[in-house]
Amino acid sequence: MSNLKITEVALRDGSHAISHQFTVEQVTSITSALNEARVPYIEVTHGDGLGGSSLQYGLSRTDELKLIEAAVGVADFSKISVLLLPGIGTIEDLKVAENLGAKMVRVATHVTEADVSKQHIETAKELGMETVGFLMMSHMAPVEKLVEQAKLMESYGADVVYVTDSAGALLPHEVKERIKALKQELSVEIGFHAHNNLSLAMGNTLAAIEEGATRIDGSVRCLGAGAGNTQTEVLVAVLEKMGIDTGIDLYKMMDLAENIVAPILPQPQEITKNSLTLGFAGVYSSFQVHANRAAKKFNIDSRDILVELGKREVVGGQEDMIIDVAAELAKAKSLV
Ligand SMILES: C[C@H](O)CC(=O)C(=O)O
Ligand SMILES: [Mn+2]
Repeated sequence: MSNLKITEVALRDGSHAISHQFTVEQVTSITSALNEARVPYIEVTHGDGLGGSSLQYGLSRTDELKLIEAAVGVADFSKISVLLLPGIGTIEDLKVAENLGAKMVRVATHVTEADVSKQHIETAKELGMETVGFLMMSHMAPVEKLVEQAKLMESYGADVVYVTDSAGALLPHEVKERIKALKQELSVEIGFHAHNNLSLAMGNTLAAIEEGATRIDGSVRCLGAGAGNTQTEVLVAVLEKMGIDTGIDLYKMMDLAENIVAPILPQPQEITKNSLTLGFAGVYSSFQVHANRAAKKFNIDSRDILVELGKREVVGGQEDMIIDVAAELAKAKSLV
């Protein structure tokens, strides 16, 4: 088997796509199937990580701790991972998740704000968890800045640092230069998390692997924010054709995608005009659902909202700006 390890993120990133409506039954059946298919890591949390259920980010239908507990209960092979954004989730939330059986945490910050992850990474290491630094919106920083921030996470004790293409805005050569620089400058494993808004998730993922990334995210049936992530079952097939053994059972992944995940999607995970605009304008993928709602409310084109958010370089945590921008655009429209 190769040293490449896949983390399945549909039960966390996909939470954005279904407005955080996962049920215990869905999480149990999807986790069981992923475990059967021998996926090494499965991430389960609200889309915005521990503590994300709120008016700002979207209320969960089911308490995420119940979902984590359910996943842990049926995963005897796969390790359950949680996402933690300092400022949204707390160290206390992390301790509770670890106590429920979460074995890995990914501590996520904006690409220029790694310093806020220090306490969280250090605590996760003290708890004995595998700990990942997750640098979101990686397209927004030049390579040197990304390296500097990744080094901070490494110095706090992270076992892995991820280039996270939250907006699905990176082009293959940009992924390559980022992964290459991190491989040169850091000693820990490097990971890559893609979004398919520009139809580049698979290409970018392969580019990352070519440059030495060994931790890769995927979402089954593309169940992730925006147009979703690198489609896990397709990635497993492509890697198998390349002679890279992930240890994951391809047919079991295909069956899970077709029989369990597809039926719960509100609509197929496609590149729509909105998700394409996310990648084009460099906007956080989870903003799509919020921008759609705001567009309906103010009777304007959601693409205009997304493009304006991109111009203003709005980042995760500034979801309230979506309504502000929509209101401003609607006012401007009424004045012409
Ligand atoms: C909180 C975000 O949804 C994390 C993520 O998956 C990304 O930035 O992409
Ligand atoms: Mn994501």
